[in-house]
Amino acid sequence: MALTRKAVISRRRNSSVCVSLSFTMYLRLFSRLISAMVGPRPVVLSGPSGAGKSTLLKRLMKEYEGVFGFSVSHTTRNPRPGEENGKGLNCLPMLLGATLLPVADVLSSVSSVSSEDYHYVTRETMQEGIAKGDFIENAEFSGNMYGTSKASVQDVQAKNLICILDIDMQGVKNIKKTDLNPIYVSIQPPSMDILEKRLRDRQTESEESLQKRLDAARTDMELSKEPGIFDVVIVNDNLEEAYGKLKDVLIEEITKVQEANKS
Ligand SMILES: Nc1ncnc2c1ncn2[C@@H]1O[C@H](COP(=O)(O)OP(=O)(O)OP(=O)(O)O)[C@@H](O)[C@H]1O
Ligand SMILES: Nc1nc2c(ncn2[C@@H]2O[C@H](COP(=O)(O)O)[C@@H](O)[C@H]2O)c(=O)[nH]1
Repeated sequence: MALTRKAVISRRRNSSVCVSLSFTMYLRLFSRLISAMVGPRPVVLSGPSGAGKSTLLKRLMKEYEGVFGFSVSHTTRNPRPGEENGKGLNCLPMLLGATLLPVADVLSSVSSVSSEDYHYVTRETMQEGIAKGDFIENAEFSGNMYGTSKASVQDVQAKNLICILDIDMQGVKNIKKTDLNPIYVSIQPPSMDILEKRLRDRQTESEESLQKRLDAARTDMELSKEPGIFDVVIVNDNLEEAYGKLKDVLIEEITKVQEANKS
């Protein structure tokens, strides 16, 4: 049966709607496929020791479970109370099991314990690994060696999570020479005085280590002002505000992972 003019136009419209709909769907599918293949961009979190990187990171990983993965570094420094080899936060039983610690001390230790423990190794082991090319970057910080192994980043990326690297300024410079393409975030303290107070209150450093960290912090604070090193510099004065800013910077990558997790 011959179609009326109206019916022909309506069919054409419908088919063009179908074409544009399916084109949008294909585009969406394609971009999902690409981002699943490429994976989310890693995040480099840097800044002086005591600026609040771990504090912010813990909140982020708690709020966005299944979105972030921490690149567990290697270090030659000794574990702090509660830190475990290559494991996350697991300090409470050990601290409570320790003898005669007043409750206040236990609580303050818990809040200061890092959730991002290391692989604790000797200098020899670390040097061997570096010589074998196992590390993406490594640095000497406050009298100890630190390094990001290729395996630690690959482990996280294999799970399609946002890989977080908590590294010092030397590490940042070395990562810039690689093809990792992370988002570079610097967490800065409001002032040297406040940084010193935070580090002292944390009770994790000897006087010697504290002074070394403060020296490194001065250089770090200066360098963070240089344009082009970091995508964003966040001053961690008010914790809520700093956390809000950090989330704003990462929300695009967070959404990507959440979308990928849904499909
Ligand atoms: N906005 C803030 N206001 C007050 N205290 C804070 C704030 N942010 C972090 N702190 C405290 O400062 C101390 C240092 O923070 P944190 O351990 O997170 O620093 P960091 O940058 O991870 O240090 P490091 O590089 O040595 O691991 C901690 O005791 C933490 O509770
Ligand atoms: N270049 C690297 N720096 C690292 C790495 N892991 C940690 N760090 C930085 O070291 C200091 C001190 O850490 P702490 O745990 O002893 O307080 C801090 O600034 C970290 O960002 C690493 O693999 N490479």
